[in-house]
Amino acid sequence: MCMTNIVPQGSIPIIDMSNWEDLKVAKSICDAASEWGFFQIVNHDVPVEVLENIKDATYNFFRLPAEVKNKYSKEHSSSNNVRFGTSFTPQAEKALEWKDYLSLFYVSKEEASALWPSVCREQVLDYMKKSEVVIKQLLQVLMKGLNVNEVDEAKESLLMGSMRTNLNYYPKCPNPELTVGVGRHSDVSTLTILLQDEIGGLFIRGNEGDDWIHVPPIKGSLVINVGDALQIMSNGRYRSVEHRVVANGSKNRISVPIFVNPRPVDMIEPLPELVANSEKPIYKQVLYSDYIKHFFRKAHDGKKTIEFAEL
Ligand SMILES: O=C(O)CCC(=O)C(=O)O
Ligand SMILES: [Fe+2]
Repeated sequence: MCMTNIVPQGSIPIIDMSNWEDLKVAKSICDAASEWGFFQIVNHDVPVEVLENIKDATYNFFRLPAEVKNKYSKEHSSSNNVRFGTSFTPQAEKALEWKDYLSLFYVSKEEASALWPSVCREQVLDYMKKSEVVIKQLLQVLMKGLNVNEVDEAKESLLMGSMRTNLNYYPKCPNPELTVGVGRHSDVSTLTILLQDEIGGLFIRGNEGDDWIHVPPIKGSLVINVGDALQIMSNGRYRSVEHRVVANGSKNRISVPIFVNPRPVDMIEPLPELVANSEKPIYKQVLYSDYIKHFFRKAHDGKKTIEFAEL
C-alpha cells in the first residue's frame, strides 16, 4: 500500500501516568490530545498481568475451530452485543480488510456470563475493569483542560456510559501490499484505550499532508486516542486523528481496543460549559446511535464520519 512520508518512530508523546495529577503531566495529556490526538501511557494502573492475560485470551479465542467462532457471527450470534467477523463493513468494501475480530459490547456481568465466549470472558471483564481507573483519570484531566472542573455522574455517563472491547486478530498476509489490516478511519469513541502486541503496524496521520507516523510498540504501555465523540464534545479542541493498520507479510498481530463511548441514547454536542462563553459551536447535536449507524453504513473513509455532525 502507499505509505508516503513515513516519519521515523518516536514522535507520539509517551506520558508517565505515575503522577497523573501533577500539573505538568496533566498539561502534557491535554496538549497531546489537542496536538496529536494520540499518545501512549506508561506506569499506568492497569497491572501488566492483566495485559498479558488479555493477549493470551485473544490468541485462545482465535485459535478455536472455525465452527466454534462462527457461533458468534452475524448470522448465528444470539445477540448483537457479541459479534465475530472479518473486515469492517464487508458489504460496503471494494476489498476486504485483512482482519478478524470479536466485538463485545458490555451491558452487565450477567449478560457477559451468559453470552461471551468463556475462553476470554473473565480476561476481558478484568481488562475493562482495571482500565476504568485510568479512563477516569484521563477524562478528569481532559475535562479540567477545558475548564470543566466537575465531572458529575451525568457528565461521566455522557463521556463513558458504554464500552465496547474488540479483540483484533490480523493474520499474516501473503500479499500485504494489496490490502490493509484496517483502512484509514478515526474512532467514533470518546477515548480509545488500545493494547497492541510487539509486532507494530499501526500508523497515524501526521499534521502535514501525507505523513504517516508509526505507533511503536512499547511493552506494558497503552495507546490512547481521542475519538470523534470527544472531538465533538470539546468543540474541536481535542482531535480524533486518522489512523490505519498495515497488513503484515510474515507475522500475525493482535490488538485489543476498549472503545469508551457515550450511551447510544445520548445526544452529543459541544459541552455547554464551552459554548456558554460566546464560543461558537462548530458541531450540532446528534443522537449518538445515529452517529454510529452513519459510521457503520460505509467503508472506512478517513475523517469523513464527523461531517455528519458539522454545522
Ligand atoms: O489494531 C490497531 O492497532 C488499531 C485498531 C483500530 O484502529 C480500531 O480497531 O479502531
Ligand atoms: Fe481505530
